[in-house]
Amino acid sequence: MVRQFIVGGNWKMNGSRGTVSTLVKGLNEASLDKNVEVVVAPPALYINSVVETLKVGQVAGQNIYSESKGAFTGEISAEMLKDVGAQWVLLGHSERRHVFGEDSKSIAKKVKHALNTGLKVMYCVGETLDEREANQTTAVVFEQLQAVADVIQDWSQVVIAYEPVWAIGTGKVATPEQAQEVHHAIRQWLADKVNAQTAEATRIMYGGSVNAGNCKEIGKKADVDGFLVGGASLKPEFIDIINAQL
Ligand SMILES: O=C(CO)COP(=O)(O)O
Repeated sequence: MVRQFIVGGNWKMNGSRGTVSTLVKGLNEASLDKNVEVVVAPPALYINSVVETLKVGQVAGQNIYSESKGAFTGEISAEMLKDVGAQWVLLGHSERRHVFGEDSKSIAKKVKHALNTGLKVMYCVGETLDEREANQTTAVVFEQLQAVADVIQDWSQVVIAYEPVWAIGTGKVATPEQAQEVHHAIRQWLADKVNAQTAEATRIMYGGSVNAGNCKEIGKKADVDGFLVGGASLKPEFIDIINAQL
């Protein structure tokens, strides 16, 4: 089975109307690898304008709440993302887990709600440095995956993003071997806990200090099916990362 390579740009809480329009223009005018699926995740306020102007990719929200509507001040729903034309949502990002205290159970509830609403999900998992040094990497990642497996059966609209927390925004990228080792373990976990077909078909992206210089080597690994890019997705080098397979 050939898994289509996917590159996501998580813009986090960055940008303005001006920089967002510059980023979209840069992508629209670039020569991009046609075999790569491109998804950008702008801050919620800019999703609408990116949906209307981006011609070369799809758009993701960076978060949702797990209810459709109601008295949840400050939140946005999966239904609202769909309504403005987003097709994806990022869930379980380490900044949501660690800065905003989201736990796997509440995130899993969001995953289920997003899928039921018809959004595709980039589900982020990853260990902290302390957890890695304590040899807890797979235990942590498997717990994060199990929370989702407890509430969904169909993984066909889910992409997993392995983002070691120690590599996010630090410039300390995982080696291709470190990424491959965890990606392979995730695929094996899918085979054991879900089924062989899901393990074969599910794309696993790597995220954490990906840039134009390191993406080629990481992208060559057998179980690396894409990248989720933070800082570098705000720069012209995002185009080189999309084109890493050429
Ligand atoms: O968090 C990330 C993508 O979701 C990765 O961020 P950086 O690429 O800035 O390390």
